[in-house]
Amino acid sequence: MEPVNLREYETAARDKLDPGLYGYFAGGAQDEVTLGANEAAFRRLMLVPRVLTGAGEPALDLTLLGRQTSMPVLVAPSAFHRLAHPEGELATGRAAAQAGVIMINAMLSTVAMEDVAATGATLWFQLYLQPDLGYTEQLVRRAEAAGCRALVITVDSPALRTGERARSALLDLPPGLSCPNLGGAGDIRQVTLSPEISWRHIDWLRGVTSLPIVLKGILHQADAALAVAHGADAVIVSNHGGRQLDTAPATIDRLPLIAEAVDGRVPVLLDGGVRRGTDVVKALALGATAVAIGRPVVWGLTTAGADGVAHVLALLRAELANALTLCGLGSAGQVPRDLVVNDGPAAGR
Ligand SMILES: Cc1cc2nc3c(=O)[nH]c(=O)nc-3n(C[C@H](O)[C@H](O)[C@H](O)COP(=O)(O)O)c2cc1C
Ligand SMILES: CCCCC(=O)C(=O)O
Repeated sequence: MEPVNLREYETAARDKLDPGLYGYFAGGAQDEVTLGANEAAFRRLMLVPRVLTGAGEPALDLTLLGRQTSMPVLVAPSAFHRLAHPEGELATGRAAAQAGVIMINAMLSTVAMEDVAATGATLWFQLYLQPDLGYTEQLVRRAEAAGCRALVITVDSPALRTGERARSALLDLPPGLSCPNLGGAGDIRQVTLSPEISWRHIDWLRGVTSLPIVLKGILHQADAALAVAHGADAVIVSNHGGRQLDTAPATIDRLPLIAEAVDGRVPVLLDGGVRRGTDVVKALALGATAVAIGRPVVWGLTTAGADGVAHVLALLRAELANALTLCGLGSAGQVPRDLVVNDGPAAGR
């Protein structure tokens, strides 16, 4: 039977995937404290609806970094889509194009960014800044030439999580799969996650490209302010889906402080644990301009390729529209802060 919500897509994908592969996609770092916290924190927040507002059908579309998107939900960057489905990122791109949402294409995409761009989806390109600046600049030029509309710099990865027995341990790609965005053989070992990367590199990047720069992986309000000071055009509040520093806090819990520090100067995005339309509404109320979803896209892709991803996006869209209406709201762009109270069953009262 066709899944009717994002959680059912995870179940369908789990039934279909080799367990090791499912573990890689689903897993988090170490004890998975952060992984669990992302979803738990949304569950703790409750929505207080307003009544008799006569709001009408809610408007969901918005403009983000100069591009139209049909709803405040983006496809978060995730690696290796061809491990989930033979068409990989091509299928994801087709679904994003169909849904009219922005897809953040991963540096570790198993389809070249030019081919993903050819699906017609609005693409942002995610990259890990490489200590070899010449190489990094080449990649930036390639993203510009491919028509990517923004660069998403992942800043939560000065090293990879430790392998241990964590489910999320990085996989070697099977023969026939590679990461063509890397150039050369497209081997994941070509990527360096370096603790030397600093704000100086962001300044350097600001000087070499006119594309909007988005910093992904911000959790501290002081870093959000630094991001704006260093010329970032948006930030993404993210803990990498609980896959990097375990015991990093839930993203939705960090959002209010970060939104306050940014003070409307640039859009604040959030990812981690968004599984329901009500989660999107909570993020919007607490200061996000939009959210991104990671694993649910992979589950849709695994289950039914482009149709599965398109259905995941359509389900979330319908849930978001319904949640806004039930809250008495007529626009995703105007969600008041007092809609959310921290009163949930897990609040310990
Ligand atoms: C399998 C997988 C691979 C990922 N690969 C990347 C990546 O290559 N670059 C990156 O910046 N984030 C990566 N992420 C993190 C996502 O962009 C995003 O932050 C996270 O998945 C959001 O949480 P969610 O899965 O709960 O929606 C990955 C996440 C998963 C689950
Ligand atoms: C080098 C990073 C690997 C992809 C990734 O970000 C993840 O698995 O979470």
